[in-house]
Amino acid sequence: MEVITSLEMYVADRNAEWLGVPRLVLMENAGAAVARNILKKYPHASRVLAVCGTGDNGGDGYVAVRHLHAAGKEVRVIALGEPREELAARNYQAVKRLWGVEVAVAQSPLELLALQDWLMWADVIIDAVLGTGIRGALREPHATAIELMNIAPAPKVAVDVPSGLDPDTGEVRDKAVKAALTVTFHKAKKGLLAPSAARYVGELVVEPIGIPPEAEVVVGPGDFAYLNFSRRADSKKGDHGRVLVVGGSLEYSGAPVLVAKAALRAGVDLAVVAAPEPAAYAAKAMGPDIIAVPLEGPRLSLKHVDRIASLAERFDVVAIGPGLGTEGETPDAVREIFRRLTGRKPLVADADALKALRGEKAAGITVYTPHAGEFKALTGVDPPHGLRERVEVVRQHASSIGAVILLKGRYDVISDGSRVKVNTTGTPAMTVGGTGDVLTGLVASFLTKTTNPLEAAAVAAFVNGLAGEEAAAQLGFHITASDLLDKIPGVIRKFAREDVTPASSRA
Ligand SMILES: NC(=O)C1=CN([C@@H]2O[C@H](COP(=O)(O)OP(=O)(O)OC[C@H]3O[C@@H](n4cnc5c(N)ncnc54)[C@H](OP(=O)(O)O)[C@@H]3O)[C@@H](O)[C@H]2O)[C@@H](O)CC1
Ligand SMILES: Nc1ncnc2c1ncn2[C@@H]1O[C@H](COP(=O)(O)OP(=O)(O)O)[C@@H](O)[C@H]1O
Ligand SMILES: [K+]
Repeated sequence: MEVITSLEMYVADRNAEWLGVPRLVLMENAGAAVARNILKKYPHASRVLAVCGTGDNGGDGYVAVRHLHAAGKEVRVIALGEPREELAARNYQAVKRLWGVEVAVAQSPLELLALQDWLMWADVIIDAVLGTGIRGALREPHATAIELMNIAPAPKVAVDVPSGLDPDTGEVRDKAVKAALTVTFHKAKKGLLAPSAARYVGELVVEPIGIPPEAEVVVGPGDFAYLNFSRRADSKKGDHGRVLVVGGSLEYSGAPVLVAKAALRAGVDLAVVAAPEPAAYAAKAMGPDIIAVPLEGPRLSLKHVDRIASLAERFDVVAIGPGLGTEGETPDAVREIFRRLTGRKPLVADADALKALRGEKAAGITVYTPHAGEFKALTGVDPPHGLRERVEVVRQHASSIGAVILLKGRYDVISDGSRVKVNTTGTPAMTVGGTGDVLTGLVASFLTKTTNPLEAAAVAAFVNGLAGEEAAAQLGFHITASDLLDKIPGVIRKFAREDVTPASSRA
């Protein structure tokens, strides 16, 4: 039986919506599935009581109430408070307007105790109190609600997860509903299959609710849940990331600057460019935000390796490649730097660095960002045109190299060797030079926001594509890579939670 974690479920749910499947439809399908299973398992039950929490789990409960009422059952509802989430609230309001359904609100243990006769009245009790959104120790009146449901003789039908059970581990921290039947959605939550959970789960039924398989592969708003953009009130410089960019040469000075500027715009505290002198001085001339460390000579060479390796110690992420060129000792220097850092320092390798890394094994947090040509140089394989085949090829090479590979193109394919994500944002306007450098800066920045490099790369591709779309909405096929930079903050803020947490929360 396929399993899913509550976080993966949250992501699939939000990304299904990104694909065009409204979350209200998912909730309707979920609640209807609960009703259908109750009618099937308890055909003679005529009195149904639903106990609904204030989240979407409660929302599913309200949908089930509507369907069972429509099927001629006598239905009552105990609401543990007014739902806050829009979807649950809409279904709560719909149920309250049904004069044939009695609704009582109980926000305290006392009010629940006054409703004990309702629990005794029921032939079946729907447990729609807590699902995958359970956090921490049980609060009231949820704890009492679980207690009273367990005391009542009627069989309990749990919505998605028996309330009180940890959906990912199956642990019961305080108490949980002992259900006769659990109707879970889309895929079994991992915790439901834990041996210790059996006495709470009862019979397990997995019901599809209309989430397309692409929702677990496409990159969308849900993936931002893997990144932390919040900041403590007492933050200090460097807390939110230091990125070192090793790039540039006599010919190319813009590429490393685009990487650094993108990283800053995405939300790191410091972005430093270590580049051969001509590129370093050009970088300094480009503006006050970029710090440039000049490396003697016209291009990266072996004599710079020690300096860069020690410089890298002071950074969280190193991005290497943009604008380096492939002349002279540069490839040897790239290989030497890579071997010293991979597995010890989160790395993004892009552009000319990739040509030097063919045959190298990666370790730890390492992300490669090739376009098709660089992928061939890196692996010797021309990426196939079909998306399915491309996914398989990227997954295989990511696995054999031991790195996350983000293969850029109309659809970006990202894999860490086991999981795969496909990014569908972007526009043909982005074939202009430098958009890959902006992407590298985004990957480097997001590696300071999560420990999951696959998700850092996936969200970077998503943001880069949307920034390109926004720039092209104004300038059409006349955008430059620099036009993406100013779009980055707005795109991120559309999807990321950027809270300021009180300093006292320093646990
Ligand atoms: N694909 C999908 O994801 C789909 C999901 N669907 C359904 O949504 C469910 C997830 O919904 P969800 O995220 O709103 O969380 P949910 O389980 O309702 O709990 C949140 C509420 O509980 C409360 N609360 C939390 N911890 C508590 C505690 N310890 N003690 C006491 N209270 C506690 C919390 O209160 P707060 O912390 O906000 O004060 C909040 O009000 C999922 O299980 C499935 O049934 C379907 O619609 C189909 C599509
Ligand atoms: N035809 C396209 N449609 C949509 N997005 C594209 C297209 N071509 C490139 N992109 C996007 O532009 C960015 C840079 O890709 P690419 O041009 O291949 O890299 P580079 O700039 O390194 O050559 C990536 O985010 C990619 O998704
Ligand atoms: K539940």
